[in-house]
Amino acid sequence: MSATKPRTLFDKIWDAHVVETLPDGTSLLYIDRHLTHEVTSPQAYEGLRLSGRKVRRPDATIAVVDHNVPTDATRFTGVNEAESALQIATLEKNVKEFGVPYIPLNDKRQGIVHIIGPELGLSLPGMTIVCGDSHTSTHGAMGSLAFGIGTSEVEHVLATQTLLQKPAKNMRITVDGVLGRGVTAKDVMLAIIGKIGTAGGTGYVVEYAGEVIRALDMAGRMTICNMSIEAGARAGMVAPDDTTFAYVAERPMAPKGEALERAIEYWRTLPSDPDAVFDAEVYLHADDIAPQVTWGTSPETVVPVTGRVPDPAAEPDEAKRAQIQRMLDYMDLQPNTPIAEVKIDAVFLGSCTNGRIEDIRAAAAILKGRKIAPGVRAMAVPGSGLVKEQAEAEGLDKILIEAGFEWREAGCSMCLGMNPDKLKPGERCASTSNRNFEGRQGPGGRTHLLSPAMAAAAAVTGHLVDVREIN
Ligand SMILES: CC(C)[C@H](C(=O)O)[C@@H](O)C(=O)O
Ligand code: SF4
Repeated sequence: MSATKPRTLFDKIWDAHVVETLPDGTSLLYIDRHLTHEVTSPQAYEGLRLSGRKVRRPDATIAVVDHNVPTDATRFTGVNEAESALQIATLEKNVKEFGVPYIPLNDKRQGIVHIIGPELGLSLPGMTIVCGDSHTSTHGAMGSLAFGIGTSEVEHVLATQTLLQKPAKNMRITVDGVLGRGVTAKDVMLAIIGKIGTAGGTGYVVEYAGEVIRALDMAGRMTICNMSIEAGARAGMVAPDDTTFAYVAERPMAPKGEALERAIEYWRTLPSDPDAVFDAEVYLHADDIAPQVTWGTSPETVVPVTGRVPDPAAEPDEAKRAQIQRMLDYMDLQPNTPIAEVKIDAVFLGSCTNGRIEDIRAAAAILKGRKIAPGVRAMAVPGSGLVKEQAEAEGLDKILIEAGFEWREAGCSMCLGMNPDKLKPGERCASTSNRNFEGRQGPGGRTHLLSPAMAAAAAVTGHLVDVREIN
């Protein structure tokens, strides 16, 4: 590749990390940061053990427990569920044996791996970042190349600090304009997935650009990049800018002083060259984006909250018609029902999509001085112990508890049914998480994806509702 060819942000980070490229374009990439959790690491460590290998760069690796952990006090007194307890104990044994830095359950820095990476300053612009978890795309908001890997790849990275990767194509999704009142990053991303579909990003690394993305804070950018995988993309990223650098400057484990200045100088060279060519371009305008809600069991089944449940009869394609019908049956929804008439049983505020302090503030702004509707159970789960501490310092926990929410310890919680926080069969939940597959939040549970403000509004009214009518 000639040095003068205009390059994208993705191209630049890729080029800077290639160790070697094979004739078919597959490259061995150097990995700067390896984040690990209890679910996808046990076999990787076992593999190292069997082959007598060590972890190549423990200093570039971090381990944390998040998926299995209880979010109530039992985490401090002894985890009850045998399977969860075993997974936690296994990770603890492995990190000890291999000398990998570990954030234990009783450490206030513990939390969802995708929340704590940026929060602690482990995820930085220009880095290659991997984790055995699909939502690793979140870290691309820092202006890094971050993607999920499988367990055998986790072993490869632990052993060599490198990874074999096939080249990806470049897609740019531009969102221009100014977001309307009550419209958030989550709504933008749901609208994007609604437009391009869950396979729309397949084979691409997506760069999010435009006035709306530039105006977003880091939390909003993380929400967007987090769900890139729900659009099928390999990774999502946002070019680093002054918003990014101001965020990094406050992170405990990020470079400081002169080292930071030097790093910023380099990071300023990373944004895509103005004449870089993308293999695909998608445009959205803020004026066309209302608060969004999903109605089905795929993140692309999304409508504006002002809309209605779709009617399968209006779908000419037979296979698609059957699919819509199946989703409506699972979700127990009637065609053409206004979205705002759908009653809910539960609310989940949390996850790596929307478990940051900004998300809790957005929910608290709606919940202040209000009570959740009778019969609704609502749970707020901070993404990390530090988020929890900050929320409590701001008195947000009190607002939520007074409104009727449960205020829990950090973890993945009800985002997926891998720990005690689950929906009961048939329960309908307004959830700030990222996946609404059948049984995702517990067997038979029904999930409607939406923003934190929309979730709070649903909690107080007892049904899905346009947050713009509440505040
Ligand atoms: C358990 C883990 C491997 C999984 C993922 O890869 O995303 C989980 O985090 C999820 O959100 O479904
Ligand atoms: S919060 Fe949900 S999406 Fe995020 S890592 Fe945990 S389980 Fe996966």
